[in-house]
Amino acid sequence: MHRLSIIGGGRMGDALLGGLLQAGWARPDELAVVEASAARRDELVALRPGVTVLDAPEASEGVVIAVKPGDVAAATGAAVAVGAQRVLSIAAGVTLATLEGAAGDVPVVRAMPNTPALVGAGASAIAGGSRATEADLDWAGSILGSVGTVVRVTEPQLDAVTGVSGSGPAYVFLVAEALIEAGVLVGLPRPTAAELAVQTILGAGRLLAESDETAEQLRAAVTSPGGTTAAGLRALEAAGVRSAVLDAVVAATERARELGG
Ligand SMILES: NC(=O)C1=CN([C@@H]2O[C@H](COP(=O)(O)OP(=O)(O)OC[C@H]3O[C@@H](n4cnc5c(N)ncnc54)[C@H](O)[C@@H]3O)[C@@H](O)[C@H]2O)C=CC1
Ligand SMILES: O=C(O)[C@@H]1CCC=N1
Repeated sequence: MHRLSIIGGGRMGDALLGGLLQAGWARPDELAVVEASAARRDELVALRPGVTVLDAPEASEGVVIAVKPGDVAAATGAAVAVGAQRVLSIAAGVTLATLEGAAGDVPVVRAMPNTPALVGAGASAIAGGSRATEADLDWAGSILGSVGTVVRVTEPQLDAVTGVSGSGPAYVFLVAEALIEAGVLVGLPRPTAAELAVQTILGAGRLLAESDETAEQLRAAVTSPGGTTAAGLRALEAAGVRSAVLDAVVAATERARELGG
């Protein structure tokens, strides 16, 4: 019996596998990954020595469902049929009701992670199904905690989480693209603009995470009276960047709600 099987060894599934191994959550021989694509299975064997790579689920104490939303119910049913005792799904938009329909009496936890999990800096939220105990939520939290931070929310709040942190990396990447393009516009060589833009976003994120000051206070600290930042911020406010972010999060949240039925 495997301690944990990850069903779907794509980007998110393998990120979790890597995080679990790096955090010492489990030894490689306690983990299995079930992957439908033969080519991807070959890659996983090379990437994750000692981890069992399978084409169909085997008995496992717990499973993480990391396949595309349309494949989740079948993958959950197959894992439970061979003895999984706990299910954690990271699929966007697949409700606890759907998961519980596929899992029968087995407790399920639904999560919304994000792609910075690939570098151990993810942000995830989890919500437990009707049969999930505190121990099941702790178990799910410890898995996702190996690749970043984890918060607990109610299931309806997972749509808002999708709008803020699930989709959020894409908003930041869009800003990064624009900042690099702007650097070129004002005369920097592209590699220089890219290096400065990336480090600025990384540094601002770290400062925000590590400082006791709020985003507003940190922004004020960059803004000298009558200076360059005030001029730049005025242009951003005039272009409606603040309300565009509000609209983006509301649109993504509404779309998550629609996808979840
Ligand atoms: N990419 C993102 O930003 C986020 C993705 N998610 C969720 O994570 C899940 C996985 O997404 P990705 O890793 O990006 O997708 P992906 O396409 O990279 O990986 C899915 C993998 O599952 C395999 N697969 C499909 N059916 C299978 C089955 N029945 N048994 C075993 N393997 C099977 C596929 O061959 C593929 O390798 C999705 O449900 C997605 O909604 C959640 C939050 C953020
Ligand atoms: O765009 C999507 O639907 C998924 C959910 C969160 C991030 N990507």
